[in-house]
Amino acid sequence: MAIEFLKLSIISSAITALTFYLIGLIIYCEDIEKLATNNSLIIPKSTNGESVIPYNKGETDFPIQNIPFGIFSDQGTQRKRPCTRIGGYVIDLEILEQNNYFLGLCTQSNMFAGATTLNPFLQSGPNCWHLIRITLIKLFSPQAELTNLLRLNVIHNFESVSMSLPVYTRSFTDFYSSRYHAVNVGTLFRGPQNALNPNWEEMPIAYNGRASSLVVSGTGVRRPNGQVKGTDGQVQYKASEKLDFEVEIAAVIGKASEIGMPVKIKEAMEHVFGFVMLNDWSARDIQQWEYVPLGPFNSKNFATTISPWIVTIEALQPFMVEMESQQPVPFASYLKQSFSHTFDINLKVYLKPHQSHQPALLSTVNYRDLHWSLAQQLAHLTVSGANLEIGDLIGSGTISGAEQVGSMLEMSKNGGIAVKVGEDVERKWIEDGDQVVIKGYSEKQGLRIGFGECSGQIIQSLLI
Ligand SMILES: O=C(O)/C=C/C(=O)CC(=O)CC(=O)O
Ligand SMILES: [Ca+2]
Ligand SMILES: [Mg+2]
Repeated sequence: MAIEFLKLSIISSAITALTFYLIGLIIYCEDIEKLATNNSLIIPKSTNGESVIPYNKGETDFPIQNIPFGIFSDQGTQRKRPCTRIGGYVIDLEILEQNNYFLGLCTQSNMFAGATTLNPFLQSGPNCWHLIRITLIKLFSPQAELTNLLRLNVIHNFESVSMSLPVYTRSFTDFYSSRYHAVNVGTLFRGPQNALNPNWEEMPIAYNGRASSLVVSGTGVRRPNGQVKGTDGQVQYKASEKLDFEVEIAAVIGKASEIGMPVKIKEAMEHVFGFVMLNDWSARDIQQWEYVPLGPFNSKNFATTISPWIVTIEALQPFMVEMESQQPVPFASYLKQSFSHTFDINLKVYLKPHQSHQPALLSTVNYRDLHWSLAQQLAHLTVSGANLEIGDLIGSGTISGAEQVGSMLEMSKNGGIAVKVGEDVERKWIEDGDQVVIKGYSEKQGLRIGFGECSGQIIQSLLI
């Protein structure tokens, strides 16, 4: 009797448990559907076999091998926080951290929660950068289960978020390291005899830019006003009539150096976290009048646009290439390198004219064509004892090649000739309402690691 009763109660408990489980499952599934619909996030099943998140392999800039870092805010909370991206989806790193997905990986436990820039993450050091990247690659592997991540609201459609500056930058230095660009600009400004100053081949020349006017891709750029010397020799105060772009890559410093302690060339790359694209907007008429003797000032301090995603040095490893031997070999020992490498990064600049807004390709250049390496730039910047700080931006300088160039100044020969922009439009300089878009990517054997876009549209001057 007692045994019969025991059997019955076990069966009834099992049935109750099963019922609760099934009810729970139904609620749970509904919940996920609700969550997914609330976010209008319906993630199609992946077919690329590389990641649970779908994308077209070889077409997207953001395959799972990329894992770039940025700062986003969603429409709902509008709160800035760190993220990565796979295909067309942005992944919230704050929520992942708060739900212990990164537990024990880094010495710091709080790098993303409450952070409005990536500086605290960079502070955690190269070992941590690597482990976070590897963890994210595993988390979104083809075998991964998205259910929990959807419940946690970790994934957002890129189209539904806005991006901000990825780092807080106290120092922005811009180099002048493309021989093609320096010769072209020097010839246009000073004539062929004085194109390259004698110091150019001895050290990587640079100017210190204005960090406070760094803006993220998509921000409007107001046409600057300033002093200009006309062809009649008269100096005027007016809106720049020679507004230009410069196609560049900028290194993001991830490891600081000590003031008074130059960074050795061999160790220089250890200070670099990754790269963004950079457009060093330039007002050539203001530049030509102001730059002797102290270099660019108002002509380049009004806005500098950077792309929102920092592509890490680690993701760019497959695209590392040896630099051509440097001629002449620099005299200064601190600039000598036994092995010098750079990265094969294609950069394409498009103009969307205000008349049509149709993108027209103006030029294709490559980061590898620079004369001075990034390690040499950093060794030179710090040779005086100047220090590097986390978040500093080091612009490569305008990237021009033997055939194609990275500025309108060079394309139009300082406004001497009209440049074709698509079928029906011509430009000598950038007009109000024009949008300049730089796209960048490395590509090899079906693997494409890209940077996305670096764009800005010109707003009319306040003087008009
Ligand atoms: O004076 C010159 O020859 C030109 C200087 C620059 O344009 C400065 C600059 O931004 C360098 C660069 O982007 O390569
Ligand atoms: Ca520049
Ligand atoms: Mg600038």
